[in-house]
Amino acid sequence: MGVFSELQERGVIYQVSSPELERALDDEKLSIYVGFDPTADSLTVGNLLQIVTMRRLQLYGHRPVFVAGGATGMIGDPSGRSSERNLLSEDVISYNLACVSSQLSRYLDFESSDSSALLVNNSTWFKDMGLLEFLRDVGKSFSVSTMLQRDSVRSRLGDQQSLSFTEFSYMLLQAYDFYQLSLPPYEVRVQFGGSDQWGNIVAGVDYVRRVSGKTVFGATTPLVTKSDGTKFGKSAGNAVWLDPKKTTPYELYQFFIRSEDEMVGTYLRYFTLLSLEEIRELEEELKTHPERRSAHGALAFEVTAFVHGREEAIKAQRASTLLYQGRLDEAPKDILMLALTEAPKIEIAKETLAIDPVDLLSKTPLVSSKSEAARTVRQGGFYVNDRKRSEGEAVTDADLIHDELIVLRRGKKDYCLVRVI
Ligand SMILES: N[C@@H](Cc1ccc(O)cc1)C(=O)O
Repeated sequence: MGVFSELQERGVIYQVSSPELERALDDEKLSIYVGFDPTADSLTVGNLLQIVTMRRLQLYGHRPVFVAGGATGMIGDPSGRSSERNLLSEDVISYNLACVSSQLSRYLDFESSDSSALLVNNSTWFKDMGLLEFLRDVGKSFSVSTMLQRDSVRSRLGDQQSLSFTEFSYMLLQAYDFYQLSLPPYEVRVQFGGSDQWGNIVAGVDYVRRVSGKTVFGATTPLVTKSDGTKFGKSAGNAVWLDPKKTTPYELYQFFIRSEDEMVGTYLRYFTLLSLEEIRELEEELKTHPERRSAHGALAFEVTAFVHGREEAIKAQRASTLLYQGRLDEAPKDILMLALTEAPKIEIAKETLAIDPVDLLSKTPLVSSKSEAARTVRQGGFYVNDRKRSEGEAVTDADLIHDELIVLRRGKKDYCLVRVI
């Protein structure tokens, strides 16, 4: 199967600038670019589809070029945004740029000779360009009436939302990037982006044709959503980051393992390098043995391994499996701590032991009163180190695991970690 058909079967192609793109991708080895603006100090799972798609193209022998938007980040892309952005300070942008660039350089192969990835900052060509030169050489090729028809502009003007001249100009910068990248030494022929980038990408395709007569291509990927069409990539209202200091590998793993059943196949096709055949088998198993959660496990594992490496993925998988099976008492300490990342933690003094189960439970945020604690224990919903603990059976030194920890659980999955000091 050619790479284009594979991308189509995976559902990764939303729009293309020309049907010729298929032949070009199948018959030639091309340089292909995607750009990221340094709007934050880390990329998010929202950027993952672009990154994995680049990796896929690289595996077929194409050369990925990542553009870090040192210049475009100073302006702010209005695409897909309903209101004007606040400008970021230059210090923040250069800090973010360093973070994002170092992240990007981890996901692809930058070493193999032919299809080695490349990372370019678009300040390279903008930093010495003067305003008059820009307006004369670039601006002259753009028709305001065409620009006004782009979705990114129309939606803003239609909503009576303001759109500054600064953001209105963004499209020209991205189009000019495509032109610069089409020249040696890059010789880029294709730009990928999310569906909100369509206007900017087409502006670039048109601009390159106008200035140099060359045909370059653009393609967009669909918006990734949840099954109800709402935004994907938030966990408890927070962004899911690719930086392990902001979202740990375990949290990333948990985010994906909690994917909705209806979406798991789609996410496997989008975000993993598993073959379509393997994915079909996982989808089949999801139907026949949903309780095994194999498809979810594979998705979480593959994404975590892609972003953070296999070792982290294996640890996250072990922790998650032990948590799911209610067997944390058997886990090594680092895995136990990982599995309880999201659980509340309390400390009690060693002298408190032995302690009555109801007294211990009522010290935790798992219950809000002593009577609730008593009821929970009486009804058999209280577990110490994943074993049921009944009324009157005191918690003692003998319950310590790893010398200082006790794992409490209420019901099926509400944990609290106790450190005995
Ligand atoms: N405009 C893109 C980022 C980008 C920047 C420069 C480019 O040349 C291409 C893409 C975004 O906001 O996601």
